[in-house]
Amino acid sequence: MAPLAWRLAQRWCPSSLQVISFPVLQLHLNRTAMRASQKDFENAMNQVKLLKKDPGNEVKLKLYALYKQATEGPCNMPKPGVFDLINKAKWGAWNALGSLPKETARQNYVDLVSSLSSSLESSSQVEPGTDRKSTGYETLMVTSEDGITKIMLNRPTKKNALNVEMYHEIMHALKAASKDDSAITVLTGNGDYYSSGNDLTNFTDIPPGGVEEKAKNGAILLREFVGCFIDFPKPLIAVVNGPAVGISVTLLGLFDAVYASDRATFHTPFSHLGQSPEGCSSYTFPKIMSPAKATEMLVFGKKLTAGEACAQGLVTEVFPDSTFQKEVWTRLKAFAKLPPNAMRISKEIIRNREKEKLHAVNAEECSVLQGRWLSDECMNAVVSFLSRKSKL
Ligand SMILES: CCCCCC/C=C/C(=O)SCCNC(=O)CCNC(=O)[C@H](O)C(C)(C)COP(=O)(O)OP(=O)(O)OC[C@H]1O[C@@H](n2cnc3c(N)ncnc32)[C@H](O)[C@@H]1OP(=O)(O)O
Repeated sequence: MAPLAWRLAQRWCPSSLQVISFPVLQLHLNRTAMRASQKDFENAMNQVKLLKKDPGNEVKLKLYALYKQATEGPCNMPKPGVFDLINKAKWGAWNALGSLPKETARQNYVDLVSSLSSSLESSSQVEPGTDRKSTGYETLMVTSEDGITKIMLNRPTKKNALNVEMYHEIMHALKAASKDDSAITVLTGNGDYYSSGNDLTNFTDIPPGGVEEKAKNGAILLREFVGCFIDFPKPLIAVVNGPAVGISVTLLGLFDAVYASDRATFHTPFSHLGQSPEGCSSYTFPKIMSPAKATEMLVFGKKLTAGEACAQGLVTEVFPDSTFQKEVWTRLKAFAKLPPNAMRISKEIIRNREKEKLHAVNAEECSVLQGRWLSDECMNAVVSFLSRKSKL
């Protein structure tokens, strides 16, 4: 857990804040502006996200001000009320920059980041490879704006099937989103599918320890992956843009809201695949939709339309596909303006009562699945799909 001061400061400041000592900051503020390009500015903002150390609230306030000045110009917010301490401090810092030109503020920001790299340790220096993960993903598109971090599954030609890299990248993106300054986090899919579930080619790469080792590693990965959803601290919303299969459906029981296009379908064909439910669905689905309805889905593999899934409580609301994106994002942007701490705390109250149970269910489901993956029923189903004999 980060120190309190750091967490407080993260609330005050955009993620693009950097660390530098106050005198150095003043020095840079007084400098004659050189011209930093927009690209330099964006690089500096990315560099800031790699910081591991708390730069102190005073410095971060100054940096917040520089960021706002660089992106919006002179302070344009009404002065907050006397009891709104945090916003008053932010307003004061920004307002103090007066009419400092945007370009100068941008340059100062960039200079500060480069000074920072010599004065403080950043995670890119500690963990090679983090940079790529923080700034670019192979299987995801991750963006953060308007208080929303959007994690988009990005293997549209494979119907956003989850390969091993994607499991790792989603965990990484969720951990980053839990610490960034967005208010809510959204998971969605690129292309016509939300996700076709587990990538069945995950079963083909057999390690030296054989299929037993493969199944054991798969169960460990799955448990950690689902655990990230159980523990995610902010409102987590699924924007289901098209058909959803397997684990991409079961996980929905761990989301705080699920918005679906009327093109979406919800399919958990575990018995067809010789497998068993995961994502805590053996617990969440019967609670959400009644045991009998959950059995139809999880045991008999009944595919639900979006309307049916909404009637059963798995989906919060369905929108016509033609207006889906517009309507949903308008709503999400409004949600993201709500006080983030209040939302976190309310989610915590709801989730904490269930957390221990959910982790226990997750562990049991993974252990059962580990056995299923070694069964003839499962192996035959996977071979059948991979040899193009079967599709759902
Ligand atoms: C660490 C391990 C954790 C495991 C957790 C347990 C999770 C379980 C599950 O999620 S079970 C669900 C598994 N998913 C499936 O069984 C779906 C299989 N796919 C299909 O049946 C079909 O592809 C389809 C109905 C989703 C879509 O059909 P269609 O519209 O005709 O498209 P294509 O079949 O041509 O698909 C295009 C392209 O994508 C590849 N692909 C799609 N889904 C998967 C997948 N799940 N795994 C691997 N590959 C997939 C498909 O093969 C095509 O590839 P190609 O263009 O031929 O190279």
